[in-house]
Order: sequence, then structure tokens, then C-alpha cells
Amino acid sequence: MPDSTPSYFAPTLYRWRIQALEQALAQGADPLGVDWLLREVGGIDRLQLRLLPQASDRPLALACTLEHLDRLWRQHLDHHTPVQYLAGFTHWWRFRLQVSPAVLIPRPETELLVDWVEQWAQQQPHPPRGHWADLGTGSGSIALGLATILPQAQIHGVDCSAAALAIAQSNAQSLGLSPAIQWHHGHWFKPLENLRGQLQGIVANPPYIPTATIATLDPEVQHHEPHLALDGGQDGLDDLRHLITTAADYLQDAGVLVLEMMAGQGEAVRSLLHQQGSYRAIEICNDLSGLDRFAVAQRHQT
Ligand SMILES: C[S@@+](CC[C@H](N)C(=O)[O-])C[C@H]1O[C@@H](n2cnc3c(N)ncnc32)[C@H](O)[C@@H]1O
Repeated sequence: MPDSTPSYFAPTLYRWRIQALEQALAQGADPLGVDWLLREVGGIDRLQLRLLPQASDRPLALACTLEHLDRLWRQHLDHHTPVQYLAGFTHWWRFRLQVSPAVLIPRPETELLVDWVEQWAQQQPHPPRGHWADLGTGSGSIALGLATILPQAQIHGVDCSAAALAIAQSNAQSLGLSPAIQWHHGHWFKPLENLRGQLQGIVANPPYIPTATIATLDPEVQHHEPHLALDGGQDGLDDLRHLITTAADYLQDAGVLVLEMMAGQGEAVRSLLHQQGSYRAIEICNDLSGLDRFAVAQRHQT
């Protein structure tokens, strides 16, 4: 915890930043964490950070002591602990979310799934009022996004990790979104059996990394993020296969399925969706870097 909220002269902060960046380079750590800590924990805004080298001997207020930032930075360097776990939060979509090692740190590309649903909702003749599921909710990020953009819908967040669900529930409470979301503990569709054929939408960012690839990931991910959130089996597609096969039984006619995947899995996911036989309007969508990162499909009308 921060000891106090003191002020520092800009050159002192600048020297600390340069020293921290040099340590990151020397130890092969991610240097972006330095500015993340200064901004998110220290409360220095982007402009102040940019002007740090030119700033005169004017004191700048920090939201914590420099010693506190330095302690966090050393933990990051020594153990590769993601700065978001050290700080206990991250920013994602329109939210500040609590995170812990029980949950995956939500990634910016996952925001695109929520944006896609928002655009879909805007094209509907009436505000959607149906049941929506976020399968593998983790920190609750997608469910919270759905509750925001579909205020008349009933949102269900499912995870097989009780520790993750506790974080998701706490995030819903902090954001005042608890009444819109029901949380379910269990394996994918199992807790939603009473909603068979009734879901208007299913959104999921399941584990999709091939097991052997996990050992090649950055140490921040490999040693700190839950493998339950990462490991998609031998080809990475175990959970996507299960979700694509089973979602058709749970979606209502014309219900939508929105799935995140790993770049490069687009063609495999497209053929799984085609082979299933229950979907139309199948699309593989790119992220802002042009990589195939999510798939959407609509359940055939019977
Ligand atoms: C890649 S993380 C996604 C977390 C969050 N939705 C996000 O986008 O940041 C996958 C999540 O699926 C959960 N999960 C893994 N296997 C599951 C299963 N069999 N049933 C339900 N949830 C599962 C994990 O606990 C993890 O929270």
C-alpha cells in the first residue's frame, strides 16, 4: 500500500524512470511496465510523462511514494509478475477492473467482441431483451460489457473457477452492474441447462493456446496467468470445438455466437462452424492489426 501521497521534482521522477527502463533492458523484462506503473499507480498522466524530460524543478504530486513504485517494479523484474497483478487492477474497455492471479488479465483485442455485439444491437429493431451468456467469464469483463450495452437483456457469466467468479462478482458490484448479471459456477453450458434453445447470444473467449506453445510464452504469462485460462489442448481448439458443437443447442433461432481465437486459427474455426451444420452468416473477423482473432455466426432458423 502507498505510504503517503508526496510530491517529487520532475528530474527525480525522470531519473527513476530512466534507471527502471535500463534495468528492464538489462534483465530482458517488458519496459512498458515502467510507464504503466507511473501512470496507473503513480497517477502521472500521459502528458506529464511525456514532458518529464523537459520539466523544470517543479514538484509533481504522486499518488504513492516513489519507494512504493520501486518495490512494485523490483517484484516485476525479479519475478516477472505482471504489473496489473501487482497493482490489483487493469483498464479494459470502459472499465477499471480488479484482477488477481485467479483471472486472465483482459486483453484489448477482446474489447472487439463487445464492440461487435454493440454494433449488432444497434441494427436490431428493438433493444435486445433475451438471455446472453459469457462463457469463461474470468474477471467478468465480457459479461460486464454485455450488461452495459444490452441494458434490457439478462446476462449470464459462467466459469469453472470459483476464485475467478469471486473477482467477477466484485467487479460487477463496483460498477453497479450486479442486478443485470447472474453468475454460474460450472463447466461451459452445464449450469445453463434450463436455458437450452433460449439464448439470444453467446460470447466466449475460451482457452485456445496449444499446450506445447504455453512453454514458449512470455514469463509474465507462462508463470503467472492461470493455465486454466490459456490451455486449449493439443491443437488449441478443444474448447472452441466443444463450444461450437454445443452452442447450437443453446441458441434460439437466429441467435448469435461470438468467439475469440488465436491468430492463425481462423480457417480451422470457420470449418468447425460449417461442419456443425447449424450456423449461417459465418464470418472470421480481424483485429486492428489485421490478424484473424474472432469468429461470428448466426444459428439457422428452423
Ligand atoms: C481466456 S480466459 C477469458 C477470461 C475473460 N472472459 C476475458 O476475456 O478476459 C478463459 C476463461 O475460461 C475459464 N474456463 C476454462 N475452462 C472452463 C470450463 N471447462 N468451463 C467454464 N469455464 C472455463 C477459465 O477459468 C478462464 O476464466
